[in-house]
Order: sequence, then C-alpha cells, then structure tokens
Amino acid sequence: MELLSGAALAWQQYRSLLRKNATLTWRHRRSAALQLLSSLVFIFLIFCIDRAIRSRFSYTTAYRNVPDPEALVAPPIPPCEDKFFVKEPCYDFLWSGGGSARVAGLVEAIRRNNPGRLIPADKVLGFRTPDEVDSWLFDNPMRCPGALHFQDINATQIKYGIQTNSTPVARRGTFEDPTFKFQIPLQVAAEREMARLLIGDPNFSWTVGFKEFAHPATETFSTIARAGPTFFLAIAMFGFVFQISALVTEKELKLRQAMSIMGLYESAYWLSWFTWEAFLTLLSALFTVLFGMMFQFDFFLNNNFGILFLLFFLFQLNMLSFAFMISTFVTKAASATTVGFAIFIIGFLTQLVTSFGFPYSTSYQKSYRTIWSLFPPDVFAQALNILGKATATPEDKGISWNQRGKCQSFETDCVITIDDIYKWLISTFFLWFVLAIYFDNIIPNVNGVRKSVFYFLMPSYWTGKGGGKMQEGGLFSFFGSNRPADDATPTDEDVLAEENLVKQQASNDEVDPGVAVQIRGLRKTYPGSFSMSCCRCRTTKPFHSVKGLWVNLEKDQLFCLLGPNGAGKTTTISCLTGITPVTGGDAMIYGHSVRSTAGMSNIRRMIGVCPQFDILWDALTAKEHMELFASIKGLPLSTIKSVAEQSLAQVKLSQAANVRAGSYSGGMKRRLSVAIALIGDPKLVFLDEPTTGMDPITRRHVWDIIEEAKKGRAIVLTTHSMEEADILSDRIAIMAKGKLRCIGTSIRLKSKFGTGYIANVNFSGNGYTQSPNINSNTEAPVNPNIQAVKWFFKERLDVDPKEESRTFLTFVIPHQKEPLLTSFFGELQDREGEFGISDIQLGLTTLEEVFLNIAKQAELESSTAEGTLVTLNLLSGSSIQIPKGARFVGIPGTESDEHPRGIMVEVYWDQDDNGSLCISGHSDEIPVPANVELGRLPSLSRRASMGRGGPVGYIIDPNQVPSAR
Ligand SMILES: Nc1ncnc2c1ncn2[C@@H]1O[C@H](COP(=O)(O)OP(=O)(O)OP(=O)(O)O)[C@@H](O)[C@H]1O
Repeated sequence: MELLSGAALAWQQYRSLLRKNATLTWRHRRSAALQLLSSLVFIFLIFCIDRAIRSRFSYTTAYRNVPDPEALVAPPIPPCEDKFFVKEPCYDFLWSGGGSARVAGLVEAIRRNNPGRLIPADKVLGFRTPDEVDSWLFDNPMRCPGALHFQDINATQIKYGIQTNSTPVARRGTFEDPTFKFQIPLQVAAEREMARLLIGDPNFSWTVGFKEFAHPATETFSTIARAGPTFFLAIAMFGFVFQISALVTEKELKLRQAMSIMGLYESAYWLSWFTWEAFLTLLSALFTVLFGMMFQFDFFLNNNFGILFLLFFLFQLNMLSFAFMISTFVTKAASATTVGFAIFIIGFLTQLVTSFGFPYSTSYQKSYRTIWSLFPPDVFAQALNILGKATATPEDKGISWNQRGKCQSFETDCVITIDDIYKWLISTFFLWFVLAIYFDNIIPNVNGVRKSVFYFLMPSYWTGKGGGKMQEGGLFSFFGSNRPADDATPTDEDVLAEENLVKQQASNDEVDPGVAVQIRGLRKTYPGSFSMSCCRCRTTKPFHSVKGLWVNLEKDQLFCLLGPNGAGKTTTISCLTGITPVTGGDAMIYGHSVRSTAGMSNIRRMIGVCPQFDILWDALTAKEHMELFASIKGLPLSTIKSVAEQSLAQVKLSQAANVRAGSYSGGMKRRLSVAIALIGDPKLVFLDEPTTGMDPITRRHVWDIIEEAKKGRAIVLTTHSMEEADILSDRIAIMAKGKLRCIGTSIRLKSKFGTGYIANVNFSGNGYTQSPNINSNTEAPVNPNIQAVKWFFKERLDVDPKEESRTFLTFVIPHQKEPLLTSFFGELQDREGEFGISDIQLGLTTLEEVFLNIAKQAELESSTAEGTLVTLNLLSGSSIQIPKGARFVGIPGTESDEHPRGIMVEVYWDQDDNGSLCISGHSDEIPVPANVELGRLPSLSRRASMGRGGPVGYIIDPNQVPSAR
C-alpha cells in the first residue's frame, strides 16, 4: 500500500490530531464546560461586588451625576440610636450654657419643638462649659452625635457653636454623612429657637432648605477595572491548567513518543493543539464579553465590542502559548494544578502592582514597561484599567474602535494605548510559542533525549539531512570518567561467527539482500548525571546498557531477543526505533542508518512498534486509536476505516471497537497495541513483551497473529515467556549485561547450553516408592519396578532420577551420553512390559534452563569482574570475605601441620529475585589438594581492612580441583 508523505501526510496528521483533540475535549466535556462557562460565574461575582460597592456609596452623590439636587428642608434632630456605631445608652445632643437659665429654656424649647419627635429630657445632657463637654466626650466616646455651646451675652445677643463628629462612616452598604444628618438639624433647631427667644414670639417660624450643587460624579470607580484583572485571569487559568495537563499527559504517558515513532511531524502536533485550543479560547472570549453585556456592565456595553473581544481573545491566547512553554518544564500531569496556582498567584500580585500605576506612567523608564509587559496578565490589567476608566461614570462613553490607537482624554499620563497592548499581546504570543518549541527540543524528554542547545543553528535541522542531532541526559549530564564498555571478544563461537560475518559485511558496506536489519556494533551508554540538593552534589555514573551488538536480522523471520531484566533488550529496541540515540556503532534498517535523521525518517515509515507498556489514551476507543495511528502512518484516507476494522477483527477486538481503552482489560490493551504495531503493513515490527498479561487462550491467538505476520516482514520479539520464544522464533539470541551471550535456533541453544536430555518414564499401576533422594525419612513399601528402572538407568547411563513419584521417574541425561541413547532406549522399550512402563518420553532440556544457565553465567562473569566481596559464614562459626561468584575459595590462616596448604570450601551460588548472585550453601571445609596452585591473596577491601568483615579468602582455579562438585 502506497503511504502518503511530505505535506500531504502532515496535513492528514494535522486533521487526525485535531479530531483526536476534539474527541478528547468532548469526552472530558465537564472540564471543557468549566473552561468555557467559568466566565459566567466570575462575571456574576464581579456583578455582586459592583452591587455591594454601589449600595455602599448610595448615600453619597460623589460617584453619580446629580443634575437636580434635592433640598433638605427643616430636618429634625435624629435619635442618637440612628448614628452608626453608637454605644448605648446615648444622648441626642449635649449642650453647655454657662449656667444661664435663658439657655436652659432655649434647650428645653429645642427638645419640645423638634419636628416630628419630642426629644425626651433624659436624651439631652447639659454642662456649664464647653470644656466640661469635651471632657465628657473624651470619657464617653461614641455616645453622642453632637453638641451645642451657647453663650448668653445680653438681652439681645446669644452666641452659639456646634460640635459634631465629622467623620463619614459606612455600615452594611449605607453611608452616613454627619453634615447633613446631624450638623444641619442641630444648627436649624438652635437658630430657630434663638430667633423665637430673641424676637419674643414662640410661634415665629421659618423654613430653611439645604441643597448641594448640581454636579457630575466627582469620584470615578470601575469594578471591572479594579476586580476584573484577577477574575479574568482566573477564567484564563482554567484553560491554562487544562492545556498543561493535556500536553504533559501525552508526554508522561509516552503517547507523543509513540506517535513520533509512527512518523508524526512535530509541526502537525503543535499546530493541531494550537488550532483546537485557539478555537476554545475564541469561544471563551466571546462568552466573556457576552456575559459581561448580559450583566449590563457599562464596561462591556459602552466600550467597542470588537476591542473587548480582541482583548480577551488575545489575552487568553497568550496564556495558552505561555502554558505551552511552561508545559515543557513539567514532567508530571499531576503538577499542572500546582503550576497553574503558582502562575495565578504571581499574576494576581503583578496585576495588583500594575493597578497602582507601575510601570505604565512617564515616571518609569521604558525598559521597566518592556520587561513588565512580557507577562501577559500585566499588560492585560493595564488594558482593563484604560477601558475601565473610559466607562467609569455615566458621562464616559467608552472607547470606540477608531480610538483604540489614541491616548484617551481622561488619561493624564498616557504611555500605552489599546493598540499598543494588542501589539504586545501578539508579540508575546509568538515569543512564548517559539520558546515552547525550543525548550521542548532542548529539555530531555521521558527517555532523557534532547537536542543540542544550538540545534536551530545547524543546517541539518532545516534541511532534514545529515547525522544524528540528538543528545542525552539533562543539561548537567556527563560522559567523562566512565569505565569503558567491556569490548571483550565473545566467548560463544556462534556469537563470534555472527559478529565476524557482520563485521566483514559492514567493512565492505554490504548488506545481504535477505537481511532486514544489520546491527553494527551497537552501543548505548546512558550518561551520568550531576545534581545539587541540600548543598550536596550528587552524581550518578554513566551506565553501559548495550555493549556492542553485531547481528543480522533476516527478512521473513522472527528474531527473539531474550534476557533477564535489565539485559538491554528494550534499550536495543529503543535505539533501533530512534527513541534514544545510539552512543556507538550503527544499525542499518533496510539500508537506512539509524544514526542519520533522513535515515530515521525513512525507517519510521517502515516500522511498527508494540512497546513494553501500553501507550493508549484512556478516553479513546480502539477504533479511534487505529484510525489515528493509521493516518499518522500515512495510509490513504479512503482505506483508513477498512484497515482499522480489519486490524481490530484480526486481534478479536471488533466487539469492543467502540469501547474506550480505559475500560479494557490488560490483555485487551496488549492486543490493541499489537494491532497498532501491525497497522500500515510495516516491513519491520518490534514487539516488546507483547503477550504480557494475556490469558493462555488469547496468548495463543496472538501467537497465531504474529506467526501470520511473519510473512513478508521481519519481526523482533522480546519476551520473558520461553514457551513463546520456543514456538514463534526462527532465531533466538540471549542477552545479558548488555552483551549477546548466545545466538541460534531453539534446538541449537538447547543442545548447546542445556544440561542434556530429559527422560520421563511413566509406570502403569499404583506402585509404592521411597520418597525421592529428596529429604524424607519416611520409609514406604518400594515399587520393585521403579527400583529396577532406577537401577537400569544408573548402571547404563550413570544417572539418578531428578524427580520421582509412585508413577513416574524423571532423569536428566548429559550430552556426553548421547552415543549410548539409541541402544539404551531401544532396550528400555523392549523391556517395557517387564518394568511395567506405560510411556517413555525423551526431549531436550527446556529453553528456560538454557536461559537460566546463561543468565547465571553472565551474572557470575560480571560479579567476578567487579570483584565485589560477600561474607561467607563457615560451619566452624567463623566468617570470611569471598569474591562474589568464586567457586573454590581458600581460607587464609588455616595452614597447620596437619594441613600445610590450608583449608578450602566449595561455594554454591544461586540468583535472588533480582537476578543477583547470592550464596545458597557451601561444602564442608576440606584440605586444599596437593596439586592445586594457590592464588594470590586479593588486596583487602576497605571494609575488610577495617576488620569488620573477617579475612578475605582467595580464589582457587576450579579446573585444578579434582573433585569439583
Ligand atoms: N534512561 C536511562 N538512564 C539510565 N539507565 C537506563 C535508562 N534506561 C534503561 N537504563 C538501564 O539500562 C539497563 C537495560 O535496561 P533495559 O530496559 O534495556 O532492559 P531490558 O532488558 O529491556 O529489561 P526488562 O526485561 O526488565 O524490560 C538497565 O540496567 C536500566 O536500568
């Protein structure tokens, strides 16, 4: 099938990723609704703040236009309880009169004649002098709103003065102006009663009205300008956090890496995210302005709609590209909320500073403004400030579209216009977006791979041609001072032969046409790292994970790579698929080098990978996965649907094709991963432990699929199932400690590395036997047939049973006995009736045994090479330090007259759960045989020399010990 390439492929990938993003948004629609409609909640909150502020200042006319002020006519003295924050008992007013009876009468008249309310006598308190009033006020704060001070001069003259608390106060959303509430009523009452007294007419009456000037609002306040920046930042933070989380999830779950292996263009990836999020941002900005208009804010009604929409859109878009940039530093999706919170707090504080006038005024240098404006919330806050002032009072008619590039009349200190703010937002949007792509390339990805800091200066980056550009480790990683990889010649003849063949072909730069992959001395070293924490430097050493592989992988064959955990299998696959760069050597895949960028992009079009761990979107169905990967791979659009359906049918997932992968069982996920690996008919397929977690029936079914898939392609399989390797493989290689230990067909490995043949003899009837060699003291009647067969094996082949029961015997027959086997088993078959044998089975030892032998041998080699010491506790009670892996160990200081060469032990080793060697037991202490040449005592380790681990034993060559176990 012809696959798409170039611009057509990039366009197809872009559209599929866009569809994937839209589907994910739909599947997480609650989050999307929160992102889009959060503005409704926040604008409602701003509306509440606006109402609260308006009602708080409703008693004052400073914030509103007063074209026709109302007159306050003959106001009464209010009861003292009306005063805000007054303490009870309280007095309506105090007075002083120098002891004058006329003044006392005057006060009496004020009390009685108060319009609408007689002031009780106990609500008025009189003093002789103003000083006494002051003294009382000082001792009794907040118990009286005002005082009158009279001075009785003569018959025709009385002087008076008024004392009130002039501080305006607000309470529960209302405002108290002491001038109009207390001072003017006291003044009117005092003057009215003085006039009546002096004229001598108790009915003398006048009407006095008090009116403020007609005036426009003298104070301006815009709730949106004040509270808006924080609330609108909060709206943008929803999108910000969701975006970081989505990007980091794809990175953390290696979904992006899986797509890259399939040939995803980076540009398609970024653009698809950008387009989709920009669309959501556009809706969010539109909703914000519409909700603002719905709540009848002058800010939204009077400023031009286009100006507002563009401002909110550009701001949220800016926060989006800022999120792209921040996401490159975040490695865990769970951290997205923390990062979002931190950015919100910083934004809130810098907006607060902006609202105080910094740095958008001529008093500050332009450089301050430049730096400040890089952070999107700051410049946005300034825009809200300008637009808020433009609609602060009903007189202000907002900013029209044509005025956006001009300084407004109300701005006394104009340094930035709305147009300038747009330019800033557009520039910083591009800045963050470019930085996002740059950091994404130079910060190590999940595999520790990154590009050089100056990658964009290299022509190969732009042309796509040239050598490998990837680097490894963090910016503080190093390769220096590492132990060189062990390049020793392989000990196994088959591995050596393979190596020589590949070396010869490589030196002639020839690739056998039947070979799909030629691995030429592939080496991989993970760099060491250097980090500082709590004033301490921590370093890790470079690690040689693959130490020079030379191997050909043939077409139409399944090559199985076995090896214990940490052997380097996955690393090898990662190098071949371009996930991680190779440190040394090369590999040619269908003639393309994995070291070249151009080669790798060709390779990606030919390979399919089923990674060790399922890399799937929980929210996407199997069908959606298949369609996405098919289009990333470049299958023509018209074929994608049918290919996806066929592939799912092949792995028996048709029934669950429309079910989300998140609800799949482990086995179903593995099957989907296998189907993804095989999509697009790749010429080379890597299957990294493809059947892990599958039940036996499904596993056999997947084996059938793999067997079928062998035709016309090469398959590299890694597995921990020996049965799987045995059934599927054409060739098997076992790796351990980064090196190839053996290679060949299953039969070849079994015959070469197995202990020999396994013979199972089953008996008819129900005999009795003594429990196996195997620790039992219970005596039971002995089945004479079993005894006879055991004796027969012992006499002819010199082997004892490995396992036995009442009805069967199992023998392991060494390879050396092979020449005797034909006649032996011929005779045994002839005597079947005599021995009561019902069945005889003969087979090679299992692949598992081969695997264990190789793994143990590799562990032994590496332990010996490392020279690590472990403690051996002897039966005599003492302990010695012995080199890990040593089989015969001499005990220093045991020389005596009886044993002049000293004593030695044979140590038995096993592997623990991690594959490390551990002592499983040791022989009795025996004298060192006379023919043995004694080794040199190893230099004492630091631990031993400190006397904590006992003396250090020395290794005795096992070949010299005559009766090695
Ligand atoms: N990014 C890395 N940085 C440092 N060391 C690594 C890195 N990746 C792998 N290694 C080391 O390389 C060695 C080989 O790892 P690899 O994953 O290839 O083993 P494997 O044979 O696939 O094992 P398994 O069967 O457990 O999957 C291991 O010791 C591992 O710790």
